[in-house]
Amino acid sequence: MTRSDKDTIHKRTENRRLLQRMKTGLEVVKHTPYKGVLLGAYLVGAALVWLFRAYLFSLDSYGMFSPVLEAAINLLIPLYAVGGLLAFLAFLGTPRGNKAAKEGLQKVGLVNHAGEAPALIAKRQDGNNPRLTIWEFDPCGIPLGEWEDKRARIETALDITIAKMTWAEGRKLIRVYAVPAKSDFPALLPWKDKYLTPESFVLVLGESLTGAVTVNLANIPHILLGGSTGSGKSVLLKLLLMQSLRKGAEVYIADFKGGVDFPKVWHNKCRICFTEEDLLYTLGQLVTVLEYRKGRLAETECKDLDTYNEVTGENFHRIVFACDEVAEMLDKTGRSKESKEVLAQIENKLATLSRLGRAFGIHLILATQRPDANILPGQIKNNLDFRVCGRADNVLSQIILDNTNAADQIPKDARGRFITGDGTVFQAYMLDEKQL
Ligand SMILES: Nc1ncnc2c1ncn2[C@@H]1O[C@H](COP(=O)(O)OP(=O)(O)OP(=O)(O)O)[C@@H](O)[C@H]1O
Repeated sequence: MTRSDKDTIHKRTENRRLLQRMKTGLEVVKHTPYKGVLLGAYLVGAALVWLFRAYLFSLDSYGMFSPVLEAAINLLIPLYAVGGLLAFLAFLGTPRGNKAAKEGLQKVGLVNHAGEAPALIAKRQDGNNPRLTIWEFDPCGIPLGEWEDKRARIETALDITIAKMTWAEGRKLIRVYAVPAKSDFPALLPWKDKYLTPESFVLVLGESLTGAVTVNLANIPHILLGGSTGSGKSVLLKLLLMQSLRKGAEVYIADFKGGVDFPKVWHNKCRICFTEEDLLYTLGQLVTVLEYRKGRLAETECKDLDTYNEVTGENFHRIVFACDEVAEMLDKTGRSKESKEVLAQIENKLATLSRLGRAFGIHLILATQRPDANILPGQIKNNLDFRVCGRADNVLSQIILDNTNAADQIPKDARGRFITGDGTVFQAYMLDEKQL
């Protein structure tokens, strides 16, 4: 069975379940124990009435009722049993807190033009991640964007912390994945080697409420990290570089602070550029490597580095270039004419690598804390597809994630807490450099 067959079957089953839920008001959820007790009591009661029906109708032994009335009374018990059972099933199917959820959402202003709040259709534990509860809503015409805008208010109304919100069932439902408001991220998640992924070239960043946050550089080649000072950018950058080294990549680093940011332990494993001239030379070499690989891939008709290595049996390593303060590095303010010329060339080479690096296994991981919109040229920034932002003001949040409010989700005192471009908040693993 192909994957698409499985997807189709899964979709059909989901559609059937949804249809059934909508028709009967039933919910495919774990029933709470008190509902089970009530159902049991009802069934026992109904069975007793049925067993003793002869006694109950002995009243008619004196022929007091007409045959029609007697038949009607005889029918009454099975009707009562079936009707009651249906009512019970409908009752079981209504998620607990349905009314409270609706009222809560109404109070925080998540309503459509008619003033209606979304209706909670189902609430269940996430099969893939038992920490999460999935709340399924009929959105009542309220678009997902509005839910995102009112995320904090929805959290207050439902007393939850939201991990993510998505459309489901072809935009018929909105699914809210959440944990109880009391639970939160751990303040510290020490890195362990067992977190290293076996897949080339998937790097792990940390843990969100829905699971590990990863990036596959084979698909999304470059990363932009942002965050104000002390937010944890450098630690996260080093975490990614450490994994790149472990996976056999060549790592190049620009560090103009004379090795303050990258102590000795890194010098043995990476090529560090301490000056602008050195950096320009190194980037020039990387562009030459890129051109060479381009020629080899064209000759062998391979679409990317992995295919080339597989087909030829060669082992072109992935190359990662990193800079912890790229905006500072490229800032031309107050520079001499010659220095500006060197920076322009550096910028130019970075732009080439960012544009063409993916297919040839050359990746950029750039970090910045500066909220200056124009420092990072658009032709570089636009190619840095995987964006991550830590604690930041609205300006930096806008620069990194193109969303002024995204970084508001990071508490001001959080360290190593980040949000990705798709709105996933995560706690980054804390790397101890001794683990390098
Ligand atoms: N993942 C993490 N988990 C917990 N604490 C962290 C994490 N990352 C960083 N920290 C804490 O935050 C401090 C600052 O981290 P880091 O130096 O990476 O910040 P930064 O954003 O690079 O700041 P700056 O730009 O000023 O160097 C670290 O010394 C550490 O105590």
